[in-house]
Amino acid sequence: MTTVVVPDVLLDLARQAREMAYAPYSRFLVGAAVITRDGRQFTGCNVENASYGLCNCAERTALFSAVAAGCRPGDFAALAVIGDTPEPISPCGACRQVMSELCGEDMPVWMANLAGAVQQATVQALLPGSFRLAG
Ligand SMILES: O=c1ccn([C@H]2C[C@H](O)[C@@H](CO)O2)c(=O)[nH]1
Ligand SMILES: [Zn+2]
Repeated sequence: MTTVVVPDVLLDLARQAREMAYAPYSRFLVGAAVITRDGRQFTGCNVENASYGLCNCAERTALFSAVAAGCRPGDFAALAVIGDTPEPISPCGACRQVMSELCGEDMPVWMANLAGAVQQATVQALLPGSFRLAG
């Protein structure tokens, strides 16, 4: 059984997750949601820390939550992320690298802003030439 991903549903989950962001330093709230090929959904928000380098993005929170629940590379169908940016939010390099390892290269990433602008790109398009260990 393969789930048909409705971006609106995934974006709504990301929008709700954004409300949970812990961002006392940047005050920039981000939400993300991932759905697996068999329909499981996981959400994430950014989690900041006074030691700024420890801040974790919403995208990685969602993906790591899925991994903690047993998901593995090949399981993911789509990811959505939303922030209050002028254009659809663009994931940082660290999140692109994590997506590259955990998600298929053709997996769609839906990027949105609160105003309703939405863009879609594949993982491969977001990070061509990602780092991989041999093999
Ligand atoms: O795609 C993005 C971009 C930024 N952030 C977070 C990191 C930090 O907490 C705050 C400002 O960069 O937003 C995300 O969660 N996802
Ligand atoms: Zn990031």
